[in-house]
Amino acid sequence: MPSPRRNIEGRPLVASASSSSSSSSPGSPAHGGSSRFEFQSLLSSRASGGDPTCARLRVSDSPVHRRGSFPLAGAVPSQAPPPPLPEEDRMDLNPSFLGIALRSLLAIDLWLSKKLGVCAGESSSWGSVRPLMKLLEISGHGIPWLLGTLYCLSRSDSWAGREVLMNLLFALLLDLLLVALLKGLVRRRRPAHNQMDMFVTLSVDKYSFPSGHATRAALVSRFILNHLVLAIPLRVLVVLWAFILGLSRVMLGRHNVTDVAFGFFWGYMQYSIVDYCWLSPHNAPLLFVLWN
Ligand SMILES: CC(C)=CCC/C(C)=C/COP(=O)(O)O
Repeated sequence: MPSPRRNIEGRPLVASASSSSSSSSPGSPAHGGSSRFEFQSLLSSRASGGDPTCARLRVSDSPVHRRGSFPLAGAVPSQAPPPPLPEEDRMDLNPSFLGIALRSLLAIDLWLSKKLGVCAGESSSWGSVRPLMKLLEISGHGIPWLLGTLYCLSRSDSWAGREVLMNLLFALLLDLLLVALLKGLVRRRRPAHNQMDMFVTLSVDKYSFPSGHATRAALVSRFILNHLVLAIPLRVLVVLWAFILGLSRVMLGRHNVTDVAFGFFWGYMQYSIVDYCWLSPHNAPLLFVLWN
């Protein structure tokens, strides 16, 4: 004789099905053809203070949640629909709107990045432009910016100039640190079509989120626009440089679009940090004395 089916706590399921067991037939609920008893078992375990985790497992295991196993409405016309699930179980069973939106955004991101990666290799459709893109890459690299700033600092003979350059140096170092932290935290791989032939990289640069070039481009251009007196055409050129540098990261296949978009945002915000912590002979006198 087959042993009675038991719920997760070991109670015989037939106990909660007693009211309908006399009219059971193969395929009917009492024979396990539907999940009605499992819901009853779930509800009784809740009512008797059973472990809700066990109950949740029971719900997701039940045939109601397996495609095609829900009893046809016409087959059991007299039965009332099962009682609504408790709130937290409903949340478990339905994918969240945010999850779907994020997954869709990611899919669009990957698709668009692949489409835009037209200089990812010499044989790509815009492969002949690749050397120019790599030149742009160097224009936004950390090393030329750090060396250039240090050189200008060493040549600067005014306090005002030194103050600005000292803060630019601080901004560049802060950017390197925060981007390395973020890359190490997020660990998003570079696109599959990227060739890892970049000029001097750090170990975290095997990761792509966010784009270090994009953060630097946004940070430096905001810094320049705020602290250098430039004619309008030059100001436009600075913004264009930042934008084209960001675009070139995707065209080279180094990054996905979201890496660059977030990089621009992050670099822009980093300038606010630099501005807030602005170093001056008043709040960091030692730094300025030591440099002289
Ligand atoms: C070695 C130094 C000082 C900086 C590394 C600069 C670099 C290679 C950043 C990576 O940029 P992407 O994230 O845009 O590829």
